[in-house]
Amino acid sequence: MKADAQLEKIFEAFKQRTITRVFYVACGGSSALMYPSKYFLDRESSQITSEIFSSNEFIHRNPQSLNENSLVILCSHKGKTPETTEAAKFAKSKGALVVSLMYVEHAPLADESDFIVNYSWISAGNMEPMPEIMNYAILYKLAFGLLYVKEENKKYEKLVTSLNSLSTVFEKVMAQNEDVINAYAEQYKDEKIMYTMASGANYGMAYSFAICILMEMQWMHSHAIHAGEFFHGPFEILDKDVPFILLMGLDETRPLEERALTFLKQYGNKLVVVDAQNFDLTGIDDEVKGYLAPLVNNVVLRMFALALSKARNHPLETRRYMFKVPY
Ligand SMILES: O=P(O)(O)OC[C@H]1O[C@](O)(CO)[C@@H](O)[C@@H]1O
Repeated sequence: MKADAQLEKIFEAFKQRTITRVFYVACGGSSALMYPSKYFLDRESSQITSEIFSSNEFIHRNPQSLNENSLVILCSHKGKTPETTEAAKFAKSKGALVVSLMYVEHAPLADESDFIVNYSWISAGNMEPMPEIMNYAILYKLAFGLLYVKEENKKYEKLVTSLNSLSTVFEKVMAQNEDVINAYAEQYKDEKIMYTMASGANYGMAYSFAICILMEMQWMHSHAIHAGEFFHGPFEILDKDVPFILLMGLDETRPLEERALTFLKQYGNKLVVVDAQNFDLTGIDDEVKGYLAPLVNNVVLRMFALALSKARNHPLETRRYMFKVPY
C-alpha cells in the first residue's frame, strides 16, 4: 500500500534524527484529527512533548523550541490551504523535519515538505472504505511509529492490527445505530443550537463536529465544550431545552465525561450520548481501545451529520463563504 511505503521512509528518517518535540499544525477539521495523536504522545512518551497549533498562529507565535530537533506534522486535504503551506515553509526554515499528509499526489504543501503521506479520503456522510489509511489512521501510525523507533514502544503492531479491523467494527456500529440516529435527526432538526462535549482522546471529534459539521456544514450555532471545563462556566447555560451531544470514550479521562453525563441528565433533557462502551469493538486490541474509541464514536457522529442534513434539507456541501469569497 502506498501510504505504508511512504511511512517506512519516514520511520527511517526518524531513526536518523534527534526528535524532542512534535508540532501538529493544521486548520479546522484536519487540526481536530490531530488531538487523539497528541493524547497518545502525552500518555506514552517519556521524552517527546507535543503541541497543536492552528497553522497561521504557528507562524505568528513562532515557538522558540521549534528547531532541528522538532518534527512538524501538517495535514491538509488537497494540500492547498495557504496557511498550512506557509507553516510548512516556516518549519523547514527552522530546520525541523516536515511531514505532511494530504489525499492528493501533488500540491503546494508537498513542495514545502520533506516527506508526504497520501491518505484515503471520502466526504462527510459517506462510508469510509479503507479506514486503516484514512487521515486519522495515518496520524496515529506516525505517532505510534515515532515512539516505536525512539522509545521502543511496542503498541505500533497492536495499532496496525486494530486499524485493519476498523472497517468491520464501523459496519457493525452503523447497523446498530441507524434507526436511533435517524430518530435523533428528526428530533433535533429544528434546533438553532447544539453543543458538543468530550474529554481526552475524544475532544477533537467534539471540536470537529461543532465547527465543521454543525457550524460550517449546517449553519447551526455550536461550541465544543471540554467535559472538565463544563463545570467552570458552560454548565450555567444548561436547561431542559438546550441540546447537548456528549461523547464518551474509553480512555483514562472517561470519569470526566461520566461526571458531565450525571449533571446533564439531572438538569438537561435534550441529550445525545455517543458511548464507545456500547459498541462491539471485536478486533481492536485492549491496549489501544482508548485511542481508537474516538474514531468509532466519529462514525456515529458522521451518520448523525448526514441524517441531520437530510432532515434539515441542508446538504453538507452547502457553503456561502468557504472557497467562495476572499478571506
Ligand atoms: O486544509 P484542509 O484540510 O484542506 O482544510 C480545508 C477546510 O476543510 C475543513 O477541514 C472542513 O471543511 C475546514 O475546517 C477547512 O477550512
